[in-house]
Amino acid sequence: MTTISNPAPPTTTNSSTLALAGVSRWYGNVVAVNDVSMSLGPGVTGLLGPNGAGKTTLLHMMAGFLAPSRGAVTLDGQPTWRSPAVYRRLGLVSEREAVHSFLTAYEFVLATAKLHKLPDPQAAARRAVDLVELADAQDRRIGTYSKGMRQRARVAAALVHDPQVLLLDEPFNGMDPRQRLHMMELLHSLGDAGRTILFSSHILEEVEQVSGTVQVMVAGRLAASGDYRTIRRLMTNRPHVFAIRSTDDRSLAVALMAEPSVTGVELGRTGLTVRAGDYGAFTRMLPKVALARGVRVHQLLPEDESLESVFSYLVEA
Ligand SMILES: Nc1ncnc2c1ncn2[C@@H]1O[C@H](COP(=O)(O)OP(=O)(O)OP(=O)(O)O)[C@@H](O)[C@H]1O
Repeated sequence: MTTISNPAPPTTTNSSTLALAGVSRWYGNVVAVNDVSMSLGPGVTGLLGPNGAGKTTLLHMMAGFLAPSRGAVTLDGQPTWRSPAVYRRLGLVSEREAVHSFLTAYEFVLATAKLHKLPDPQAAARRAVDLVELADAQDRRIGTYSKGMRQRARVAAALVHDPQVLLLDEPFNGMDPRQRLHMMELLHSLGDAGRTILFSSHILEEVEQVSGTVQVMVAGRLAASGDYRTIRRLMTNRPHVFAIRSTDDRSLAVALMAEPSVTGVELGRTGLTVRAGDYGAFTRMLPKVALARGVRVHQLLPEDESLESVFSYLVEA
């Protein structure tokens, strides 16, 4: 497993840490989650993995809806399973959850506020509806909402008791690009406000756009954890592709071909494309080789830094 320390969390007076220690969950013979340990603090984290990787099972254990078969999930040291005090500090927006279409968003969120036995459920419902920017539509029936608005109504219900931790299972599913953007902004603002936000996705560009910090699950196991660009960089045995521009591409190409860390060089009209097996060795070597040849490097860009390439590498591995 690849672990990279996360960037410093935003300063907050009331932040929470969700911790998993050796958590497994099986259904009969199916091992859905296998010995996962991680720690989540304030800010937005993406939980990435293909269908069936165990993301939903993991989120349900985090939220206290499902008991781990082994290991422990804790929120600030308290187990989430069978712990009403923890449920009050945690919200879950699950993937497939129908909402009564005859209710207005306000009524729906208010009902959840009452379930939580909040002292002023009306004020809490108004605040949550406001937070997801549904105030203008709050008195319309949910049946008349777009998919994105319905999803925001569900997020409002999950936020009505002002939880420190919000877990969302595939929150962008079925949304159009505008709705997606709106939801991404909402998650960012919740994370910036010091909440611990974890959202699952099987789509790489979604996670890439919302969060630089990822937990990658493959076949029930945590395959990588931390900043995705750093994860990518640490995978030294996979070829890295760089686009290079210099004062003399031809001369640099000849010099690079003699280097053991370089596995391929292409000379194009706009510069060089270089393949290297070891990111660190290559980036340390390049300036020395260029200097020895009297060549100045104008540009060095890693070409395959997308989460897609990280993910396919992990799945293949
Ligand atoms: N109630 C259950 N009974 C038996 N097997 C289950 C149950 N729930 C999940 N599984 C199995 O556990 C594994 C992980 O499923 P899970 O739904 O957690 O993955 P996921 O990453 O959320 O996938 P998806 O995005 O498709 O929902 C899968 O093999 C699934 O078939």
